[in-house]
Amino acid sequence: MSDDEADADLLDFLRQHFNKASIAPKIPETQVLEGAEYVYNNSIDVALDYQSTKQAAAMIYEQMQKKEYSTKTWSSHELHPKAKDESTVAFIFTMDLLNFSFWSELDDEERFAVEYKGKKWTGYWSLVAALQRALDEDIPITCSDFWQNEDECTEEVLKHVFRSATEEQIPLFQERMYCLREAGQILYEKYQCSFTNCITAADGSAAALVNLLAEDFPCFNDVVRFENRKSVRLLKRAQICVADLWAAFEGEDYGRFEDIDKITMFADYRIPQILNTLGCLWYAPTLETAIQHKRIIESGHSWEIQLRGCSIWCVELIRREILRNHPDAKINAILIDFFLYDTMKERETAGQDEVPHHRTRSIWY
Ligand SMILES: Nc1nc2c(c(CN[C@H]3C=C[C@H](O)[C@@H]3O)cn2[C@@H]2O[C@H](COP(=O)(O)O)[C@@H](O)[C@H]2O)c(=O)[nH]1
Repeated sequence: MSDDEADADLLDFLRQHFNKASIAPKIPETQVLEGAEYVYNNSIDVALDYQSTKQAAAMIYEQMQKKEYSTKTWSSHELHPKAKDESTVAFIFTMDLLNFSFWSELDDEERFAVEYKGKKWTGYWSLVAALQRALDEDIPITCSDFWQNEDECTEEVLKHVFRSATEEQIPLFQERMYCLREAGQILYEKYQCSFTNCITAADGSAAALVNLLAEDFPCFNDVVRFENRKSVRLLKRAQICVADLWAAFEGEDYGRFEDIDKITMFADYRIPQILNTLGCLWYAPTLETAIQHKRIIESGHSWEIQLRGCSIWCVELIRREILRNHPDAKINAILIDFFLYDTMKERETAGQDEVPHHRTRSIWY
């Protein structure tokens, strides 16, 4: 074959190949893991310890097996909805619209708490309890039409929904009210007033649903600028919303996603805390001191982004280590994350939360 004929063959192949590429269906990606790896590779105040991460992976796998950790664990929590229907879809969307920033400067007796079913619930569980209590009182708190109706859904009604059993009110009340109003307006304008239509639009892709939440609902668009160099998508509440659907519906119906394993750990303030306790995450002395002294770290500060990005990357390494040793394990970053969160809460209840979590006040987590 002459050089010209070879060139013609190559051109023909490339033309065919690129044409195919241009019509190939776009596979949705969230870019969260890429962003987390970038932050990890450029962090100077937060580092991972590989030995502890490997040991943590072994402990986590062994404990998750022992506790038979699975999607079923989600519904087993006393306050989580059990019905496998649209009411649970609406509940999860409402919950994850507001699933942020419950930490308090006050001690357990004085911090914001919701009284429900004879118990005082704090933290994340205070939110779930407040929503369940409102539904018991026939307040349609999970209905987006209600959020938009400022005659019915008044500030007073919402203050009643989130009323506290202590002197302290729910943090960021105004921001939470705004999240509901804004999401109600967007659901009305684009999704015929129902979050189930967002799930349908994502067409079975977890990544597509995460991207849809981030692109259409500003309060889910958890994106940071790392050291003025790179925009990093962390998307904590968008991801946990998809993960809660997947867990609540045990991977079926409204929780069926072909690419659920693309969801990463949810970059909040609890998982960095437990990873630090396990020796996986290490802090520079100045950051260590700031956290130990419970100093506020501003939203968007490099320390905060390093804590969040390195935690996502650390859980990814734990996931890879578990699957390297147990290729058939039914485990992903979601279940590891859920396990770590629940473990942190158990340690806190047992008074073992010696290392404080970092304190950033924002609507992102
Ligand atoms: N990474 C991660 N963050 C999580 C959760 C959960 C609850 N998930 C439930 C569902 C299945 C699991 O089994 C859990 O039972 C809440 N959070 C976040 O923590 C913070 C609240 O902390 P505290 O104030 O101490 O309650 C706040 O940012 C909240 O958004 C999780 O699972 N993973």
